[in-house]
Amino acid sequence: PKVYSEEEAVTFYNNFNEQIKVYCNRNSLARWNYDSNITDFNLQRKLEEGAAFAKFKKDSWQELIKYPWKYFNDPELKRKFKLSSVLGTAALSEDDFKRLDTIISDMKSTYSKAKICSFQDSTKCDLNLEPEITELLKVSRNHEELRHIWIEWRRNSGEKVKETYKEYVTLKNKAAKLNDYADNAALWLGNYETEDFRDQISALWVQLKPLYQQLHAYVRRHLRLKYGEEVVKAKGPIPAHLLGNMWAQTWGNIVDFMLPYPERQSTDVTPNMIKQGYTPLKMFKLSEEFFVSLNLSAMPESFWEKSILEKPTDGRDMVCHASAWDFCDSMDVRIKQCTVVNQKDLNTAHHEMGHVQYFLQYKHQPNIFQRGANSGFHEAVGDVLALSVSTPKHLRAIGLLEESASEADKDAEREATINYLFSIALNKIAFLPFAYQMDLWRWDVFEGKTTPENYNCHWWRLAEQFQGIEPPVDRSEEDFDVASKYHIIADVPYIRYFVSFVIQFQFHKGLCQAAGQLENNAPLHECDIYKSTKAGNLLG
Ligand SMILES: C=C(C[SeH])C(=O)N1CCC[C@H]1C(=O)O
Ligand SMILES: [Zn+2]
Repeated sequence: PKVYSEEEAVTFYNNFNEQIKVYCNRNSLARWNYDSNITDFNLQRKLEEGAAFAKFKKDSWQELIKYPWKYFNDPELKRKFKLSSVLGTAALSEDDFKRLDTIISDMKSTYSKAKICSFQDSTKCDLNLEPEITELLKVSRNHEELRHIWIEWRRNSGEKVKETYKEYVTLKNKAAKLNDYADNAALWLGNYETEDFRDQISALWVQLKPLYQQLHAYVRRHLRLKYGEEVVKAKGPIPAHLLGNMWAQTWGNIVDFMLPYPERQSTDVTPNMIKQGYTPLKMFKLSEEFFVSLNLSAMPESFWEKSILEKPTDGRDMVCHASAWDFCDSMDVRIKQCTVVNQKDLNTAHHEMGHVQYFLQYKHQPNIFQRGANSGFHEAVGDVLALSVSTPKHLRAIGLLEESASEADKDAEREATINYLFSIALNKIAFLPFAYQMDLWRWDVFEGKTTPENYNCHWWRLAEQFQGIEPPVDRSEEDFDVASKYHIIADVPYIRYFVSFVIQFQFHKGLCQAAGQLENNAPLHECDIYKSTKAGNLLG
């Protein structure tokens, strides 16, 4: 058979790269249209473009593997071929591919359309996860209302996709095997290109667990003080519905009744955001301005024209879960977020803008290199900026926090700082076990260690072992609680966030050093890299 030379490989690959950009653009547009407006027409268009994209990738792959890329001299050409030789789900037959795309679309549709009835008014049954249910979980301090919401959301989301999910697992593993991986867990872990990746994550958790346990104990005590000893036991797991979040993954929403120094200023700037007339658009403009202050890229005009920055009021069904989009043409980048004016969504806006900044910074790369160094990197960029934005110093600088009168008083300053660090811990430390167990469960499922009849039991065993939480009512295998979380039904891996929540502090420290903010033992928690072009240069 003909041996293809490295020169011919260059020509082949450049042509492939030009073509894949076109298919990728068409596919992204069809996916955007479906996620922004869930209709049968948009589903059919999405399936068609997805099938065309998969067919193109599979046909190109037949050609690509004829090149002896393992023996190429040029490392960049070799890596392009190596990464492109993993076909992913496009390796499936046309029928299987379409079936898998349909299954995931249907699960996303079920999740996005799910509604529950109000606890206060059982005739009001139009509460969506975003914004109504999320807001209720943030503000309600009625543990029976919280239990109602917790149960009803799971009954209308996870439970409905139990059968479909089994077929999803089968098809994902079938695709993985067609790519010479043992199962989809191995394929997903390939993203980190690190042999002992799972051991490294396990070692990180062992390191961080003691801090989590201290936070867990403190929070449990204050929940017991708030809700009483009938509702919250002095020892053991925390009831999952009391932590201010549907999945107990971040606990920042319950900080108000457990601040270490309650008489000190809290750094929840939501009231000031509302008082100052913040809009979703202003939140994203604020984030853009931070990136620009680092000498990084501003958003293209089309970003502001084409993004969806708040939930449309035309009653359409759409995927509200925040996301950032790259349309593969080195121009069109967007965010879709059903933004509410509050501090949590201001952080999420920075998170999503971090994805878009990454898109803009690598837009000149070949398509195959337009991805994070690993997926954790992509998730970390925006959060790094949010760490600076969240500091009392920065919030005061942008007028979202009043100058604290007690500035002069050293003790008051120290106590306010403890409050700030505690609120960061509620969002960043509390999150770690949840992020870990999300893919521990899926790795076990894809590897066949957990079978469908044990799906829910295994999830709750992990939730008790890692998060140290328990359901407010008994659960059975009729329930399917893990699928009440977007990423499970939307086919999005999750260990990326565990990686991100660790490396974002390492990035923050490095950028703070570059910004000269750590001189004379200045504490990391007061660092704000705003306007530091040195930090921006490092980040870019
Ligand atoms: C904001 C996004 C889109 Se990439 C997200 O899914 N995040 C951001 C942090 C954790 C995770 C979640 O919401 O579960
Ligand atoms: Zn993200």
